[in-house]
Amino acid sequence: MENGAAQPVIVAIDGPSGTGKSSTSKAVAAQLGLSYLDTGAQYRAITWWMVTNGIDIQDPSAIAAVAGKPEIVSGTDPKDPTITVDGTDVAGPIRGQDVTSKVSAVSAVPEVRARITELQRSIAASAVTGIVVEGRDIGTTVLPDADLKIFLTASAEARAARRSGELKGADLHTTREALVQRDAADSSRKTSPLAKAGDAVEVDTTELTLTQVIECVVTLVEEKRAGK
Ligand SMILES: Nc1ncnc2c1ncn2[C@@H]1O[C@H](COP(=O)(O)OP(=O)(O)OP(=O)(O)O)[C@@H](O)[C@H]1O
Ligand SMILES: Nc1ccn([C@H]2C[C@H](O)[C@@H](COP(=O)(O)O)O2)c(=O)n1
Repeated sequence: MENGAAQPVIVAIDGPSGTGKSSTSKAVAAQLGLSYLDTGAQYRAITWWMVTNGIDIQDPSAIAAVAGKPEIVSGTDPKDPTITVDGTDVAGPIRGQDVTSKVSAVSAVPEVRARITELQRSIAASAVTGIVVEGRDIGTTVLPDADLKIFLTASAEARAARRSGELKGADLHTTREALVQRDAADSSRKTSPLAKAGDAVEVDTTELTLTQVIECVVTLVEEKRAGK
């Protein structure tokens, strides 16, 4: 740019559940002065609204009919990401077991994806310094022209151990099965499944600490910005 101001940088971070997308994305965005968007929280928020309003989760046409109703607002400060539905703070309730077990069904409905994808693109377009957007289909569908695409992976065992620690001693086997099942549902849906973009950099985090993953992604962003 003529005045020397840096161009906004768009970073897409995708991957299965528990691979470290949220922790990594927040830290990278905070370190680099970028905005942050948790797209899983948006799908959880619309799922919470469906459940709260008694919509039959087994009926895609019932979900599709009301997909445009809730107003979902995401705060993009990586140090304090927020999520509201029709003005209600849902950051707590969307992490509960009920929403977690239903979010794959709701997020598979094309009308839901169209609505949320449009919202994600408008948030990314308005990020002044740039944004780290994490999810399942960011590099493939939402932001196919992102400057940098990362696909995080980790073994199911490592991911279950991380989640069990979070859930204060939850049974490892049950946690692993739930993760694997959700990944299978997210990978096999027809519209925008969980997938690695052809031009994404894959980072296997199984044997890496969170600090190492953050350093790796920060380096990749800096290299991109330097035009390497
Ligand atoms: N490399 C790592 N080593 C150890 N623990 C990690 C690592 N990366 C993340 N974690 C921990 O694993 C848990 C899951 O991480 P995080 O929520 O960032 O994953 P995620 O990919 O966003 O998951 P989901 O898609 O289910 O929201 C957190 O408790 C986090 O602190
Ligand atoms: N871009 C995205 C992000 C999330 N989802 C769906 C599928 C996930 O199971 C669910 C919750 O995501 P999480 O909070 O665990 O990251 O939301 C999706 O379909 N596309």
